[in-house]
Amino acid sequence: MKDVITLGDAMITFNPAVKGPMKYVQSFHRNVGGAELNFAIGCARLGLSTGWISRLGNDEFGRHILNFVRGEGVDISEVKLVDGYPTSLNFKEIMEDGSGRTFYYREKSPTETLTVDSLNEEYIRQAKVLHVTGVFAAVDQHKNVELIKKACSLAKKHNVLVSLDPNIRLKLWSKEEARTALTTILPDVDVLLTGTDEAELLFGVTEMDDVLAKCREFGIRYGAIKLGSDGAAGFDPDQVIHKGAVKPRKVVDTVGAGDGFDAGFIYGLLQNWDLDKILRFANTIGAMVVSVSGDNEGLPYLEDVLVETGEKKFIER
Ligand SMILES: Nc1ncnc2c1ncn2[C@@H]1O[C@H](COP(=O)(O)OP(=O)(O)O)[C@@H](O)[C@H]1O
Ligand SMILES: O=C(O)C(=O)C[C@H](O)[C@H](O)COP(=O)(O)O
Repeated sequence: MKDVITLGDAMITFNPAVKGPMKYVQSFHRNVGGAELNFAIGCARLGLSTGWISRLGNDEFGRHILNFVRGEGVDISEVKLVDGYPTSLNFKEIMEDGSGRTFYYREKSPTETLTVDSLNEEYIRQAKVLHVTGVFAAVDQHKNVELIKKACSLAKKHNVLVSLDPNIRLKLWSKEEARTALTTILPDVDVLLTGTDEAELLFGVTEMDDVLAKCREFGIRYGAIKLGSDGAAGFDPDQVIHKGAVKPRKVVDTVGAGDGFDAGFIYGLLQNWDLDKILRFANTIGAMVVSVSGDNEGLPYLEDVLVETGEKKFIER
């Protein structure tokens, strides 16, 4: 039995050794990234039993990612290394203020070999939450959208909660393509974890009350709008709450904060915490992630979050 499962593409992420425009960066550190994978690692570090469905290239980078993910304690029984498809790459640019851009090399993704028929219904049935994102949908907007829809329909059939982070990457598809595809997934979604721009793109509205009304139309019961340094606004069937951000030690690299927030939100939901506590926990994780360089390196262990929120004493090791 898994608490959480997710499906998506992973990449070798090349983090620049120095800040500034990428065309002047001469060396990079080889790390691992990918929105769904970051989320899975975030959940595993919090102590959730987590599984990841994917395909990687049968190459050195694919083996490295597989070993890394296994080392993080994520179940990889639904991950295969496939011949003829290179493992995807992502080069990052990080500016002095911590903001950044990504440059993808993910055409012919190994996940092209992941088909509707390869989905393991039993694997989905035994989970509590299926988390999907718009990144995987965009990687192959025809096949993967069908795949996500199938995974969501299996989840619904077995009362598995479906969570969606639209994670809209306009380098991978247009606004119109993203809206059309993700709108077909929304009716199966129970939890929506989105940014303001993404909510506007999906629903054509930005005010929290309007977003909420749209979510209710789609039967979405829980969710949050992530507001960067302003924290997040969350909702459940009874209420809407805005919770201010937690002050990060330093903003070093903002990539991955949303995935970390998502992991924290889902963790809190699975503990049956009230919305206020869930948002505080998820905001704390987001603030911890932005203070570390790398997409998932800053994702905290449960104990680290509890020290940060003051619920646990720091023990020097
Ligand atoms: N500069 C920041 N200061 C404090 N918290 C932050 C900051 N940036 C992000 N966060 C936290 O991380 C969450 C996700 O970040 P955000 O940038 O909104 O999402 P995304 O990475 O999906 O664009 C925010 O809701 C907030 O809790
Ligand atoms: O998978 C992709 O396409 C990526 O861009 C990898 C990034 O690590 C995450 O997508 C970060 O996403 P945020 O948490 O929203 O900053």
